[in-house]
Amino acid sequence: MEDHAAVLNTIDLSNHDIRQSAALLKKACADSGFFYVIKHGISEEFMNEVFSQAKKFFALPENEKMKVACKNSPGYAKNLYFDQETNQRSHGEIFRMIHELPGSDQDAQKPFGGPNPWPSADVLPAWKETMLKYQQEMINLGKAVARIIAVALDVNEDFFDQPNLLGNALSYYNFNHYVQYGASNKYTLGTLAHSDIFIITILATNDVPGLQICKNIDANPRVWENVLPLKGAFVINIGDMLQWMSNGLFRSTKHRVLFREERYSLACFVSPSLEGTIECIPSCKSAENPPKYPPIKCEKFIANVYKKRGDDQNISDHTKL
Ligand SMILES: O=C(O)CCC(=O)C(=O)O
Ligand SMILES: [Fe+2]
Repeated sequence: MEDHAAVLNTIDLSNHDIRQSAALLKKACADSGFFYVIKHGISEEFMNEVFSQAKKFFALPENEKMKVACKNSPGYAKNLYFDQETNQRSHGEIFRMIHELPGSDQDAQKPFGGPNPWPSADVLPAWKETMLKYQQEMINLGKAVARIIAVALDVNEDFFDQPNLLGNALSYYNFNHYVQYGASNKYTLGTLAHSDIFIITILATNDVPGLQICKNIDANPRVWENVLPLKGAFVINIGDMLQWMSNGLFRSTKHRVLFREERYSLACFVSPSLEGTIECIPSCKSAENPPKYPPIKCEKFIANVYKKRGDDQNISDHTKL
């Protein structure tokens, strides 16, 4: 692993001076698209419980995990990604979840509404309750960060709270367990280089390094910088949708995970409602700076990405658009 650590701004969510936070966030998003958030109100005790549940799940016998297996989403899968460029398969296993709406919700049967294949309560009694609570915490945190983003982009603080944006936010989760399978092959990839699709990603890890970002993917050679874990903080990164909406001002930066030692991470992808339109925010365009990307329905935006990745053949009914 290269030794260079990325220097990232830290946003203190308990700071009442939102303009100060917005200035820090704006600089971070224009530079690397990655920053830390601290004092977010989610307790260390609860995060320990979330990771303890994850460890219990991944430690289950193979046949138990295979009961909730899904080649795509949601559910369990292993060694999921194959990199054509380097001929490498990623090392690890993953459990993917959708933000589950109550069965009575009119959108519960729609794509990204749920339900998830939950591990059996006999085997992991606290799993579902912990994960549903985590989903709620993430939506709240995502909306709090979106208020600072709105100020940074010179629109009203509640801009993203519109019903077609995060007012009816969706969220989607990757629980990653990076672990070596087969012959020892040091420094291989845990997650291939990619950008995230949605508005923001909120990442929690078990304090083991591995995540790297590349600010200029076209550079030769590419420079990968380590995003080091910061105790008690979440790492937040900008997704493709916000790059689109901010007219390229905020960057959806390519990142990857190097596999060095066993590691757990939990990524939450915060998305607008499928009905929403991903379009240039009014304050991000002018006569000199016209929109670089056309308006597109959120649903179509996601479908296009899946199609480009070749995932559309394999997406399960739950996330099929
Ligand atoms: O494990 C990590 O640090 C990052 C995972 C990630 O990038 C993802 O799940 O999209
Ligand atoms: Fe990612």
